[in-house]
Amino acid sequence: MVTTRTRVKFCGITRIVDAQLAADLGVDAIGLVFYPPSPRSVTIKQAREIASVLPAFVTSTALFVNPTPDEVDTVLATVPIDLLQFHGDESGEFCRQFNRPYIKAMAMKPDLNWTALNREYSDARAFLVDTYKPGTPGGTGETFNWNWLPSKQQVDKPIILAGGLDANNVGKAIAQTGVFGVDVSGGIEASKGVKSAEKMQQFISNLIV
Ligand SMILES: O=C(O)c1ccccc1NCC(=O)[C@H](O)[C@H](O)COP(=O)(O)O
Repeated sequence: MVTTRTRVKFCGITRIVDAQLAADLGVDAIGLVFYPPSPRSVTIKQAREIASVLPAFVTSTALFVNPTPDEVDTVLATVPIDLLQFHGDESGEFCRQFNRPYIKAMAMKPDLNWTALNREYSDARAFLVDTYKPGTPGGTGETFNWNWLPSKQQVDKPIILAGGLDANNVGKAIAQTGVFGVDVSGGIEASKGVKSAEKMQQFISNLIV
């Protein structure tokens, strides 16, 4: 039997030291938030410094919420980015114009039309499913009902589970849902925008229950 390891992304990294520890812990991807209203938002200079210390095989992800094409192009021209993450109402056409691999975040509701979403984002490398909270596009720190996740028949691309994960619930989340990957931000923080070394380590230790 082949067992696959659950992929892990630590999102909202704002410090080099946190990126280095994430890489040392074997995290697959880190997220750099380019959304100024967020306390986790980074400047281009910060992002370049953080992304530059990542070793091979750790994916640097640039996260946007309804950006202009110029904003994305500027980041791509100046920061070593492997993957784009669109966390707003961006269309498939918008997401694919940059000719970079991208993932699309979905604010989870029980009645999403996955047939239409598969069609719209046919070339997305994964769907990241996150908690729906009006006025807060991400980083809510709240879970949603994992029974709402689409089945493999509904979506045949990887699903990355986000929203309110932490060391206490990640093992259960993986065991219950069998998702391809998990994404965490607030659950590994000491304070908004500052990761906790202890919480990051504990999160990784608790991936398997
Ligand atoms: O983290 C933010 O502040 C943020 C703001 C706006 C859009 C997205 C944002 N984060 C996206 C992520 O990928 C988070 O990891 C995901 O929403 C889960 O966050 P959390 O519930 O805090 O683990």
